[in-house]
Amino acid sequence: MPPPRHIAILGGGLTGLSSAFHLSRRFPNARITLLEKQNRLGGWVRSEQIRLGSDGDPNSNPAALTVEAGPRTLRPASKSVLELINLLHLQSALLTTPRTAPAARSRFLYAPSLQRGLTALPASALAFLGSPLRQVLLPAILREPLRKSNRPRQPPKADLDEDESLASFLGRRFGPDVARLLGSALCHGVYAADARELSVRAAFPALYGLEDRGGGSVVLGVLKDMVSFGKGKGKGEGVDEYDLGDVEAKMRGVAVYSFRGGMQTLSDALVKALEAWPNVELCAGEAASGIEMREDENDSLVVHTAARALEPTHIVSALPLPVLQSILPPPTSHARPLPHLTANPASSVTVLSLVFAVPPHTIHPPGFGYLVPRPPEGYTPSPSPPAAELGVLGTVFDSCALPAQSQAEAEHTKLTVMLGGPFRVPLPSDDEELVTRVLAHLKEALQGDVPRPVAWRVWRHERCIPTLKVGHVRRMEELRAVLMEGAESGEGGTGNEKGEGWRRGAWRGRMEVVGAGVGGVSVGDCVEAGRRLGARW
Ligand SMILES: C=Cc1c2[nH]c(c1C)Cc1[nH]c(c(CCC(=O)O)c1C)Cc1[nH]c(c(C)c1CCC(=O)O)Cc1[nH]c(c(C)c1C=C)C2
Repeated sequence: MPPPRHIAILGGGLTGLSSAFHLSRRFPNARITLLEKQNRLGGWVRSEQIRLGSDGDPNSNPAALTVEAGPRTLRPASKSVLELINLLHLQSALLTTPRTAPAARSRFLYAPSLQRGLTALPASALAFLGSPLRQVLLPAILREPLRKSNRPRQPPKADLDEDESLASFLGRRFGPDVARLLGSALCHGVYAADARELSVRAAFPALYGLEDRGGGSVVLGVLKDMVSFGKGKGKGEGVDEYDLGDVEAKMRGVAVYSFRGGMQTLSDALVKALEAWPNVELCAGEAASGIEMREDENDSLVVHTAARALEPTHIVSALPLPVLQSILPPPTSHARPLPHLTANPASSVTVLSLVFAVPPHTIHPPGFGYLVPRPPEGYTPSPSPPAAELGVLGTVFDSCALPAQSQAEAEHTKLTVMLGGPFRVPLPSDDEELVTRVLAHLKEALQGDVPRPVAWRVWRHERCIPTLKVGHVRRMEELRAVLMEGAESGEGGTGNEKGEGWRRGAWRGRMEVVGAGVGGVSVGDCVEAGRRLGARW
């Protein structure tokens, strides 16, 4: 396949920006056009400054606190992000939290069915013995290795293909209580989704792999990994070399990190670097409205926007999959339809950041925050417990997560309550009312009075995190197979089984589909996806 002369990147979130960055390094002679519907680039990564002190008092000193609409911290395990930090020279902007900090060690559940207030997730054997979770966890962990290997085997072509939901996986190995209490809480904290829908293979591949390594037992898999600690390969290692400079050394002993100015520092730095490259055109506020494949001898690709028609040699879609589906050539075209683009739903999350004019220890215990498991009665609204009524998924103790960035941050408490996902409880559209109801929830969860916040910010994110449903890995393999048909020979085939207009091999690997809905929803997954693009171009 001749190297790309012009690449159109659809979508200007983190995956699109990472794609543009890495492709422009890999193909320095190619023209790159990135199209983004919104007027700003960076997608769900969004940091905002809340100004305090502008309350009419002329002597008060306006101070800013950073709040995050989307992801707020990163873990050093993702080498592709460390590499970006090195290549974009962001070392001096790093804010790090050590593994010994409470945010890294103390986590809580809010499970009123277990006990009132918060339940600490035990961080040591001693804490485990005194924990109310012991009754659920101890027998489950002791019995698990004794259970026969019981992964459901599927025929090779079956839709589920040895996949199952996270709830089914945990239920099968550890019993239903662990699946509900811990599985659903984990699922809320990462995907804001129902653990009974989410694919364990796609969403928690490490967990899925433990069962394989333990010969059918997850606990034995963990023990085996502990024994061979250091001999295994880290994420992405051995596949590629990462240009890490001094960043890896800076991350020793670090649990989580972010940047001065928040997570948006990363996407802003990507934008700045891309703007400086003459071969890259960043078009915020210009959406791709259609993809066409011409019926000429090259099956030429055309990307339409409201203003123009681009004729790229290659396309990268970093759009949500249903959006890509809506702009693909019609089924009457000779471009083979792409399968499975609408298979996954996506969760909507309301994010409420609150700022209190008191130090954190007066409001909450030190720690990461708490997650709310699925209530025993399910997600349907009920008069009690209060969390279920409001659909709270969890709360992050932001003041503990990272070192304070300013005097104002040190003197205030920042926390973020996340609501929605599978609860689907109608929330008040009035922000004041939402805050009042969330304060009532916090009072109950934290078992203490919570003062009125001095500032807050609400984001209502519609369909922001895709739910990778059971069978996702196989479906994505099938999608990739259709896109790659004919790529080896460089020629399109003829005909198709069903007699529609499309031809096999028309795409010939000239379009790649990436993003949170394909290969993983974390910042690291999105950056890595952009990094791996174009390997076969
Ligand atoms: C907008 C809300 C989000 C919820 N999950 C995500 C977002 C953006 C995405 C996400 N959250 C986590 C991961 C795993 C990251 C990893 O490195 O493996 C992903 C992909 C873990 C996580 N969950 C919460 C925090 C603060 C973190 C650390 C990473 C981050 O800052 O996003 C808290 C949390 N997130 C959500 C809920 C409901 C919740 C509750 C306390 C949904």
